[in-house]
Amino acid sequence: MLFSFANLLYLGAPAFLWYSYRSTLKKSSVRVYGPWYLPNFIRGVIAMIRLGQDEDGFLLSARRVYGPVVYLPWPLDQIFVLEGQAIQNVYNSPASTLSFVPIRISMQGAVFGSPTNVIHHSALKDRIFPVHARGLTNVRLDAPIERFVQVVQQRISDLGHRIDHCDGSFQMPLVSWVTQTMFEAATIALFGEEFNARMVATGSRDHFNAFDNCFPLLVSELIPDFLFPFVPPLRSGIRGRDATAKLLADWVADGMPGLEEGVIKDTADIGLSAGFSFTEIGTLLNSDLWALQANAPYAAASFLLYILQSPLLPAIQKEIDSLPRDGVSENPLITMKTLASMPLVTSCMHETLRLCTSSFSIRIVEESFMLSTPSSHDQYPQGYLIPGGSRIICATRAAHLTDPIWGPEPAAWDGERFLDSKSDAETGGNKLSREVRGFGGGVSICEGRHLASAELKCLLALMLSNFDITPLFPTQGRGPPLTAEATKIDIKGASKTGIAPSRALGRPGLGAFQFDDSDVIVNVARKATS
Ligand code: HEM
Repeated sequence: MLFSFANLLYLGAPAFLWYSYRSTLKKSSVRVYGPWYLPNFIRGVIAMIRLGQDEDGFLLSARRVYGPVVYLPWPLDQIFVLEGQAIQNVYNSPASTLSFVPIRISMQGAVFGSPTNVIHHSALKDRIFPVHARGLTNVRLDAPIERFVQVVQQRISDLGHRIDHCDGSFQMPLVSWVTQTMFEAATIALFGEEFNARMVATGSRDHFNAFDNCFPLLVSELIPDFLFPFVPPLRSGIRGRDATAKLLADWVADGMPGLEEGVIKDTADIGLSAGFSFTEIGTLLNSDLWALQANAPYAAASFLLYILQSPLLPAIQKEIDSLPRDGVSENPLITMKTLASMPLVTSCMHETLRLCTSSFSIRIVEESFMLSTPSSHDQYPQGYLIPGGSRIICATRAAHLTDPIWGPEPAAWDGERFLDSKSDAETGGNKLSREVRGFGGGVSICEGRHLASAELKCLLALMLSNFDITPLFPTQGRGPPLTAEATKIDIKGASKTGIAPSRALGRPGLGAFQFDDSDVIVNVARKATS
């Protein structure tokens, strides 16, 4: 025999190595954003500006031009993952490959102002984080939801009286009413009546808003601390943050009056037992307050507006009417259990989260790995070698709008999309809902997702049980002059285009869309009894 097996190995090995090298090169070719003839840092600056100015335009064009994965050079210096299955693969990766805890810890310091001794204390990672995650699971939410329901019922009763004083119907800005009601009800749900009363008395909602407005700048970590006093939004934002943290610190020092139990008390108690000062605990609780209030009130307003303008409204009303009554007020009985029994409402909520959120889940790449992108179009590789030391961002918004599973009209709101009966047997509504990642995913998934979902459904059920609400027209906010385009929403089966407040710009990847003070005026009347 001319060629022995060993000869074959000798000749085959270099060919194999060359082939592997070529294919690795091909697979690792995460393309760099921007025109090839520009230096990387200019491409990075262009990406950063586009992302800040027009998040959707940027993400959709990046997905179209570069495929499922693209590298945005310094100053962002991040690899963006833009497709659902690849994002899920990131979420499924072990912490030894992709880590998140160091990011959470550093954000607690850089964004919420917790001092070094707190963020490096083992109590934060080993006790507070786990207690936090447990404290917001479904089984721990009965008491907070009961408090939430009481506040919403009170606000609904106040609104009913105003309607009665106005001859049976009344016009009001819906977003402002919803966000105000949600803010108050959720603060009382987690922090109790007394802390909410202190917030109201000190005008702390304004402090919260100032902090929330500077949040995108703070979280980007692009501006060094010593420049904060010279950048107006950062200056007032930090002042607002510190004022809220002080209010929290004083309340903890007074023994947390009005709060008997729950995740906030547990967090503060661990802080006290670890020897943190009241001020330090105030910085920790401020991150809870921010997470509680920065998303859910706005998502609730979008949720309500989509449903009010959808042809599904009568079916949704029927689902709500079939909830057991609470016996006292004739309102539906709202508990974690009854809220779980509304499949159409749940489907509408997933659809609202698909269209009205953008989340950036961040990971540090601890060691190089192959990110598989199996559902990628033929023109792109089926996997990318992601180098150790880099940072990955899962941009869920791009996947929510471009993945083929959403069909030919991905931007249209279809409230029935996640009903099992409506989806094909293979996907099933529930399975499809896992493709909605408005709460992020994997180790960094939103811990408040069960609470947030319950809040949204609760507000909807109580509003629709008491009022007939008709959206009339959008109003101008702080942003550029309102265009018809900015306030249009596409709703499946609706006879006309829906209206919505215009989305606030400059909050990429921060969760639920906010509205730049723009609103929608609605007519509210007491529910006609049949
Ligand atoms: C519709 C409302 C909400 C939306 C859209 C939302 C969205 C998000 C997103 C996108 C993240 C980051 C996920 C990631 O990095 O993968 C997050 C984290 C978090 N959210 Fe929410 N959220 C909502 C409501 C709430 C509420 C009511 C709470 C209650 C306190 C809450 C508590 C948290 C916490 C504690 C984290 C940090 C988890 C971590 O860092 O590991 N969220 N949320």
